Amino acid sequence: ASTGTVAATPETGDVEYLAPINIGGQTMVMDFDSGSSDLWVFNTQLAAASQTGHTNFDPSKSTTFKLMQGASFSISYGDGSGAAGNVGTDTVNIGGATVTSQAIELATAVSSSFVQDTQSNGLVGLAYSKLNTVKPTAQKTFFDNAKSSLAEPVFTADLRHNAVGAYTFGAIDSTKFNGSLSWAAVNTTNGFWQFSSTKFQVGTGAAMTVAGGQAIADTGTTLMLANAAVVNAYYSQVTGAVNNQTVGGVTFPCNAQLPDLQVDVGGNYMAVVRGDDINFAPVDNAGTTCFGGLQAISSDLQIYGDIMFKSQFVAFNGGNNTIGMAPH
Ligand SMILES: Cc1ccc(-c2noc([C@H]3C[C@@H](O)CN3)n2)cc1F
Repeated sequence: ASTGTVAATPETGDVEYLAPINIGGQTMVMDFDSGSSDLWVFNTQLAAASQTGHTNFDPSKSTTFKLMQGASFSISYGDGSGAAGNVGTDTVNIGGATVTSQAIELATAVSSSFVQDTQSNGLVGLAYSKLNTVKPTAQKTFFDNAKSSLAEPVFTADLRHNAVGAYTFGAIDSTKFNGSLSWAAVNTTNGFWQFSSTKFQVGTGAAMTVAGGQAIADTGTTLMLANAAVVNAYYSQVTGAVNNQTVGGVTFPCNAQLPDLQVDVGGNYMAVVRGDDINFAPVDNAGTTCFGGLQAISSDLQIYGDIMFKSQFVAFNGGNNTIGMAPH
């Protein structure tokens, strides 16, 4: 039974968290995404202009790579970016946890935002395999393939503000969080790490309820996207907060005092998201106006991204479909 741990390094401004994987002997620094289920890479099939600045997987240099005849993929992400191409299999090793025949999706086209993001050379999807986009036959995620050989059928995300954290497969390192994990049931219907989240509290204020609230834990989303009523209640407590259509969300003075936000996870645990982490980044050169890490989403499904992960250590249990959290 194996385990694997890799460093999770934030891009500047905590925009995304990158970690190295080994594919057929080649190291690729990747964006780990618990909100999607495709493992795709920049590679030598891409147009030269798209390859520029990236590490490009070269299937011809891997003695274990096999093309998957007739298979293709096409994926689009929440922000409208995407990638498409063909598929093969190869050995993937992430920090010591190894899968010998992992579907590797080789992009032949990627959207401009991926080309510009030269720190990332692809994505490792860690949601449920039902979301995998390979046709004609959906492929399993690395975690799904690795699960049975891991010491425990879990992976964890220990993401930090402007500091190196870790992704671990097969073990839960209890030195990385305070107290004990609180576990919640995962609703796997949509293929996400989805749980009930209906109760909220802004600072020491009154508790509020969003009937039927659900949320997903999504390491690939930078911010925290919650119900508009919650977001409005939160920023009503922040002097100078305005909904700034020009920049596309709520901004506030960078020296604002930001309250903590508590959100419930599965009905029994109130996860505290630190107010400091809700100050995401300045929008002006003078650094006087800052963009909120908490923003509204109109869909019923809230997306708890990296802003939450910076306050909460998260364990994803694929054995019993539960999600565990504890402050760190
Ligand atoms: C340039 C770029 C664009 C998007 C993403 C991206 N990765 O994960 C996600 C979220 C949204 C949902 O689709 C699944 N998880 N978004 C990464 C990028 F590097």
